[in-house]
Amino acid sequence: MSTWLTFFYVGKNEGAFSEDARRVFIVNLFATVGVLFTLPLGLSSLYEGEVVLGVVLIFIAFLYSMNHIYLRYTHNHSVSGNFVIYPLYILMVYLIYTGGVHGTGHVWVYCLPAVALFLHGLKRGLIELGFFTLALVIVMFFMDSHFVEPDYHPTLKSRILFSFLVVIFLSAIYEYSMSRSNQELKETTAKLKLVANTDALTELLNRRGMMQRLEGTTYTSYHLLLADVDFFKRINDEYGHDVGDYALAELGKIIQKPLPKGGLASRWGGEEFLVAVCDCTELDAFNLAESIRQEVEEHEFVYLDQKFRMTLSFGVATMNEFTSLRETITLADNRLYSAKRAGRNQTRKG
Ligand SMILES: Nc1nc2c(ncn2[C@@H]2O[C@H](COP(=O)(O)OP(=O)(O)OP(=O)(O)O)[C@@H](O)[C@H]2O)c(=O)[nH]1
Repeated sequence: MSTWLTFFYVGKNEGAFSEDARRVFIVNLFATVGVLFTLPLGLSSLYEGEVVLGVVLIFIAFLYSMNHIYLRYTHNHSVSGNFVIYPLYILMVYLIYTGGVHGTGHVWVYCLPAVALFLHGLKRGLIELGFFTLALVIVMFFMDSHFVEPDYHPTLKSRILFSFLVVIFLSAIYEYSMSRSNQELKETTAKLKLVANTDALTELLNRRGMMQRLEGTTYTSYHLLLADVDFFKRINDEYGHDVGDYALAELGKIIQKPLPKGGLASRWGGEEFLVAVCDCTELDAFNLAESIRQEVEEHEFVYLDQKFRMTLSFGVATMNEFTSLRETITLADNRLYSAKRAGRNQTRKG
């Protein structure tokens, strides 16, 4: 990442495409642009003898610089956003009232809607802009602001007000369409993640989903139950592939049903299922495998006019601080195949 990007992400670049990182980036960008404008304008105001305006602008530049430091240490973009927008509202009212440098203060007011709507969203942003517009009307029409000076044409005030309202309207439409498309993007991403991690036939986690969950778990100890359907090829050969598919989907439901809280079930491969349970002893895990095995053994599978039975073999292994995930899977696999060799329809543990 280039240096200037790192500066705006304030080190929060690990998830550069996350909403948080994007907000940190933009708040920091607003603050930096703020410094780049207020500091030179403040210095030039001081130079031209506009002491109060100069001090105000330099103070805001200082505030925005501090904001960058605050953001760098906390990454709290919402508090930081307030530090950007509220001084900006006050500065704008001040500029409208005093006229700023040579009476040009009002030209800066048009940057407010975009910043307010981005930082505080459509609803809160519009409410705040409503209050600001009210302040604008009071300052321009009911106070002795610089607009009383004869240099201004009387229509200027109403033109400023209407053009400001138009900018609010256009910025609100833009913000609305942006937030809609962001929302849709988030929903689509969530759906895609779900599809990528789910087995379409059984609706259990697929291998990738299971690995992600196991690798991301905070538990240091859990038990793996690896199950394989006995002689599944015969089901396909005898009743056809559709019946085989139905049987796998049914098995998924039977396996999922008795899982304790926090338990995970996945379709690990063709006719293999991997279950993970935690917060229990190895004996509990063994008993769970046995109860699923018996449930399957007693279950009659019915598909149209076909009726048949199936059995499962299980290998159970425990993952703890001495074994890695991969080693535990291999261990469960070895035990599963020793259950197969011993005659199938049984559970093996260590
Ligand atoms: N219908 C269906 N069959 C599948 C699916 N995935 C794998 N299979 C079948 O599962 C069968 C697995 O056969 P094998 O590995 O020989 O094992 P088995 O017949 O179950 O015998 P053992 O495991 O030794 O007890 C193969 O016939 C695969 O075609 C699937 O998604 N649907």
